[in-house]
Parts: sequence; structure tokens; C-alpha cells
Amino acid sequence: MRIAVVGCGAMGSVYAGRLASAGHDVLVVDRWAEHMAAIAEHGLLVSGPDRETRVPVRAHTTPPRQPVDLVVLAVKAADVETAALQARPLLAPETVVLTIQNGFGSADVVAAHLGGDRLAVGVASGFGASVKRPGEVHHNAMRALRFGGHGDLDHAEIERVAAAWRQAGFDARAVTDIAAMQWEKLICNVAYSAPCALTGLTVGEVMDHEHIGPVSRAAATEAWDVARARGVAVSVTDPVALVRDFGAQMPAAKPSALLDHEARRVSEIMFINGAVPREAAKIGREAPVNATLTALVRERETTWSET
Ligand SMILES: NC(=O)C1=CN([C@@H]2O[C@H](COP(=O)(O)OP(=O)(O)OC[C@H]3O[C@@H](n4cnc5c(N)ncnc54)[C@H](OP(=O)(O)O)[C@@H]3O)[C@@H](O)[C@H]2O)C=CC1
Ligand SMILES: CC(C)(CO)C(=O)C(=O)O
Repeated sequence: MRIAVVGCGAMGSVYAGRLASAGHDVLVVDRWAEHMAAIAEHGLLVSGPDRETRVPVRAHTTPPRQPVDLVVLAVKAADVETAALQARPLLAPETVVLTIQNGFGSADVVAAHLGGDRLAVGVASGFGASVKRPGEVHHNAMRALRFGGHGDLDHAEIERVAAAWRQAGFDARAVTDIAAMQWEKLICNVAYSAPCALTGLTVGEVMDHEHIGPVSRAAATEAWDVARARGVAVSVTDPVALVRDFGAQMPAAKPSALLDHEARRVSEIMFINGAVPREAAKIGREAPVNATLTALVRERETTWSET
């Protein structure tokens, strides 16, 4: 399969490295010129719990005019709109666009610009990935990828994409209820994103922390309540057990919100903890735990943008 990964940061690099190692024809696009130059010169180095690979991939700072079978948008949520607009040279009528972000809202943004009929949504769970230095990425775990259609995309097409990823060693599956998967991932993310960003604790340190543990568990439970109240078919019966198990798989990982704060960058908090009060409001409810966590994170981020 001809695949372009737009946004070759922590996750985009893991996707690109493994897909290229499995023999797919992969090109990557990222605006970080030093990272692209390192990949062009030495290949992309991906280290994980099971193996380390260095693989040659074509690296670009802007998308080449070169239509592919699959475009993977692996940027952060706030960058999805620009990335979707810039991805146009990679598109042919039959190209599938797969957008993979934590939190809610990205697929609607992509659909508004590129249309919904060739659009798939991905949920990536349990990777704990970060860029170590230009050209080198590490991930702490590698649990699951779930893909679903956003609009009218035929399920067989999504299955074809999932099969290509399975061939690259991912636990990837095409599902019919991607919203339930998104909520289950959101429950995990809200437990860690704001609590870790605010305290500097890792995923493994939060859950049983004397002061932050109860806050993290309350954030997850609140998101679970909202999902069920909205009628989403989440399969989870114990949200605390879910997030505890999620964290136990990669105790040393730092959520990307914490990595963003360490770099004094605005995080995706509005799409993650901030999504819970927004979704709750749609059914006339409130989500005070996640609203408060979001406000605290936002306040810190405002301070940086003012300096
Ligand atoms: N890291 C993880 O373990 C996991 C992350 N996720 C989710 O995956 C998504 C991606 O996260 P992650 O990989 O950590 O993010 P990163 O910031 O590591 O990677 C995104 C990359 O895309 C680049 N970029 C942004 N806009 C463009 C553009 N228009 N064109 C080209 N490149 C662009 C960024 O550059 P710049 O730095 O200049 O902005 C950055 O290098 C997020 O939604 C995250 O929540 C999901 C599961 C696990
Ligand atoms: C690391 C974390 C918790 C946040 O970026 C994540 O979403 C994942 O690995 O699935």
C-alpha cells in the first residue's frame, strides 16, 4: 500500500516505521525540518518494548504532489485543519484519509475540508510514545488501534486498511462502533492528561497517588457517566479498573499533555478533559471535575502565551 503519514512526531513515526518495515511504500511529512533531515540521512529509528528498527522512508517538510492509497493524519488535534488542507496533493479519488487523534472533534474538522465519504477515524491506545531526538522515537507499549468510518466509507475499505496495519505488527481492527472506542480511550486519557500535566507525575505514579489518585479516578468516572448518559455503548463496567490497567501497561510514560507542558507548549486539553463538559452540556448535564481540571491546565497555558 502507498501510505503518507502527515505529522511524523511520536505516533506518526511509530506508524511510519512499522508500516515501512513491513514493506509498504511509506512517505512522511512533518514541518520539523531537522527531524525530516535526520530521517532522510539515517532512516527512521523506532524503539519499543519488543524491538528497535531503523528503516529508510522518504521524508518531506511539505506534502509532495504524489497521490497515495492512504493518508494518515497523525498531527495533534489543533493542527488537524491545517494538515488536512495541506494534504491535498496526496489525494486521488480513491485515497482513504485516516485521522488519529486523542479526544473528540478531529474527524468533523477533516470532513469539513476533505469530505466524509473517504474518511476513517482511528483510536490509538496504549503507546506512550515520544520523540527522543531528530530521527529517533521511542514507545513504551503498543496495545491497540481501532479504525471506523466517519461517513459513508465502506466497511470493506476500512478492513483493508486494518489488514495492512496488522501486517505491520499492530493489533489493528476495523470496528463498526468507533464512537464507543473513542469514549473508552477518552476515559483513559482524562485520567492522565490533566492530572499528569498539572503535577509532572507519570502515568504509573498518578493512580495511587495520595492526593492526585482520587482526582484522576473521579475524572475517569465522570467521563464514563457522561458516555453512558449520552447512550454510547461503552463496554466498560468499571472505569477505575480500566484506567488502572491502562496505566499499568506503561508506568513510565508521560501523556502528551505533560510532554507539551515540559516544552511550554499548549496541550490538547480542550479536546481531552475539555471534551467531557462539552459532551455533557449536550444532554443538559455538567462535568465539574473535568471542567475544573481543564480550567487549571488552560490557566497555566495562558500564562506562557502571555510571556
Ligand atoms: N504520544 C502518544 O503516546 C499518543 C498520542 N496520541 C495522539 O496522537 C496524536 C499525535 O500525537 P503525538 O504523535 O504525540 O504528537 P507530536 O507532537 O509528537 O507529533 C505531531 C507532529 O506533527 C507536526 N505537525 C503539526 N502540524 C503539521 C502540519 N500541518 N504539517 C506537517 N507536520 C505537522 C508537529 O510539528 P510541531 O511540533 O511543530 O507542532 C509534530 O512534529 C495526538 O492527538 C495524541 O493525543 C494517541 C495515542 C498515544
Ligand atoms: C500516553 C497516552 C496516555 C497519552 O498521550 C496515550 O494516549 C496512549 O499511549 O495511548
